[in-house]
Amino acid sequence: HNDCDENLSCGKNEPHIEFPFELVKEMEEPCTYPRLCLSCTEKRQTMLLLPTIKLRVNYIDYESQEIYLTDPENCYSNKFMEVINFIRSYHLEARYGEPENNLIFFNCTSAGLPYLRNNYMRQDMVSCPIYMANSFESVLSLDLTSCTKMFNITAPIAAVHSNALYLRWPKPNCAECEAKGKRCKWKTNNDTEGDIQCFECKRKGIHVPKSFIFAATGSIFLGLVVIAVFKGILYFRKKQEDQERVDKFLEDYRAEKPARFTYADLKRITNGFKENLGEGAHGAVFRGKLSSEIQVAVKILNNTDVEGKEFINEVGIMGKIHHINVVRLLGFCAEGFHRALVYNFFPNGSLQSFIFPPEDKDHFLGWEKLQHISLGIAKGIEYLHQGCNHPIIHFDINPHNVLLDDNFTPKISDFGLAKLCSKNPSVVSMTAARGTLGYIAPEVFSRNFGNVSYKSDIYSYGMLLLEMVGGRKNVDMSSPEDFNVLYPDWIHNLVDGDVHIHVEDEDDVKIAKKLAIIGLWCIQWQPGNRPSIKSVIHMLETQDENQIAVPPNPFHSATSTTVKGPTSTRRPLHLEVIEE
Ligand SMILES: Nc1ncnc2c1ncn2[C@@H]1O[C@H](COP(=O)(O)OP(=O)(O)OP(=O)(O)O)[C@@H](O)[C@H]1O
Repeated sequence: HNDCDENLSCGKNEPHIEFPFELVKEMEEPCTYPRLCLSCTEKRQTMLLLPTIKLRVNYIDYESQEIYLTDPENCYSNKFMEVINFIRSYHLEARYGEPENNLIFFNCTSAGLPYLRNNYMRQDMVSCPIYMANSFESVLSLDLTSCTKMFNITAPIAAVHSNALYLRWPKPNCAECEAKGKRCKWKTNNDTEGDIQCFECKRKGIHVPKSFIFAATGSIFLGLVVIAVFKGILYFRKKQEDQERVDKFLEDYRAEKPARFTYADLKRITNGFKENLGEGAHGAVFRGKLSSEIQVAVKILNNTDVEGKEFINEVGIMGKIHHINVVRLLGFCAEGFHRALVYNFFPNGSLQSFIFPPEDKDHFLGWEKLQHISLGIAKGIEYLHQGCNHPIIHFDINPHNVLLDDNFTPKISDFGLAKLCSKNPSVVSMTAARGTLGYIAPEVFSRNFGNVSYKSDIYSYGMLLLEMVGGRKNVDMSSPEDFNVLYPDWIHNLVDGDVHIHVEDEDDVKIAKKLAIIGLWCIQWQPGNRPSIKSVIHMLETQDENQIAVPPNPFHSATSTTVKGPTSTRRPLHLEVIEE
C-alpha cells in the first residue's frame, strides 16, 4: 500500500483505513503517540496496535469520528490499564460513562466463576477471571459475594460488561492541507512544527512530469487544430471546385454549349437518382437541380453501343440545336460505360398526358391551346429539318416525345436518340409498337411505299394532330392482330361536316376542322402527297379551314369504314437501316 491508496483496507467488509489511522506492518517500529496504527491479521482482520495489546477494529466512522473495538480474548478487565492509558494519552472519549468513573476490580478465580449463574452478559467472559464493576453497582445484585475485591481505580470509562468498546477521537486538523488538495499523515520526524505532515499524492507511483503533460496536451491540441484546418481547406476547396463547376456550367449554358458531367455530378444533381420521372425505351429519366433556378431532367441511357468519343461528338452536335420548340440539351455524361443526357426540366411532362376528348371539360386543354401546340411542334420539326447545320429526321414524333413547359409551349424531345442508342428491336419495342401501329410512316417499315425522307416525320406529325383532335389514342390496341385504324374515316366525317365531336364554339369548330384536314394531308399514303412542314405551318398560321382543299382518304378505300393496316401481317417489326 501507499499513503495515497484510496481503497485501503485489510479485506472485504473490513473498515476503510485513512488518516488519522495508518496501516503498518506489525513487526515494524513501535507505534507511538500521536500515530494510530492498524495492522492486518492473516485472517484479514483489522487490529488496533497498542504498545502491548491488540484490539479488533470492527468499524470506523470517519464522520462521527468513532471507532468500535472488541477484545479478541473477550476479557477487557485483563488489559484495562492499557486501555485506560490509551484513552488518556490520545484524549479519546468513551461513548458510555462519565469523564471520571469509579471502578472496582474483583478476583473471582477461587469462586468458580459464580457470576455466570445470573448474568447472561457475562457468558462470553468465561475465560475472564478478573471482574470489574462500577462503584454504583451492587455487589449482591452482581452476585460477586464469592469474589475477592482487589482494588478501586478512577477511569475515563465505565466498566465494560460486554465485549464492545466505542471510542471517539478528537478531529486532527487536516482542513488546511485538504483545502490544497493534499493529504495528511502523522509525522515520523520532528523537522517541522506540529504532528501532521501535509503531502501530495503521487498516484500509482508513476511520476508524470508536468512538462510532459503540457507537451502532450499541446500536441493533441495542435493535432486537432491541424485536422480542423485541413478539413476546412478540403471543405473550401470542394466548395470552390463545386462553384467552379457551376460557373463552368453557367458559362457553357450562356455559350449554349452542352456541359460535360461526371457520373458523380449526376448523382449529386439528382440527389442520388431519387425522383424517377418515368421510364422510356432508352432509359430512365430522373429529376435534378443544377442551381436554385435551373431544374433538369437526367436521362440515363441504356444500351448505348456508341463509343465515348463518338457519343461526345454526336452530343456536341445535339447541344448546338437551339429552338424554342426543341428540348435543349444542357449537358451529358460519358464516363466508363455510363452515358446520360441532361435536359431542362418541364414540370408539365409530356403531351401524352394532356390528350383528352373535348367533352372531358376538366382535362381538355381547349382548341386555341391545341392549335398553339400543333404550330409549335410543326415549327420544331421545321427547325430540325431545315434550320440546323445537320438536318435531322426525328423518326419518332409522337405525344410522348413532346414535352410542355409552364406556358404549354411544346418542346420536341428525344431527337438524336435513335442514333445514340441501340436499334435492337427488343429494346425499342414499345416505341416501335406505338410508332408502327400509330405514327410510323409506311415507307419506314417498307420501302415498297416509297423512299424514307423528311415526309416520314410529316406522317407521324399528322397522326399526332389527329390524335389531338380526337382526344384519344389513334389506334385501338385491344386486338392487335386485327387492329383498326380508327381515325381517318372518322375524321373524314368531321371534314365532311358530320361533327361527331363535342365542339361548342363556331371558332372552335373551325380549328378542329383545320387541324383534322391538315392531319389528313400529312398522313397521305404516298410521301409525295404529304405537304412539307413549311406548308403545314403556312396552313396553320394563315389559312382558313375552307381555303384548304379536302384531302383524299389516305387509305384509298372510300367505302370501308375500317381499313386493315398493312403491318398486321408484318409483325414482329424490325426497323430498316436508314442512310443518314
Ligand atoms: N425534360 C423533361 N422534363 C420533365 N419530364 C420529362 C423530361 N424528359 C422526360 N420526361 C418524362 O420522363 C418520362 C420518360 O421519358 P422518355 O423520353 O425517356 O420516355 P418516352 O418518351 O415516354 O418513351 P420513348 O423513350 O420510348 O420515346 C416521360 O413520361 C416524360 O414525361
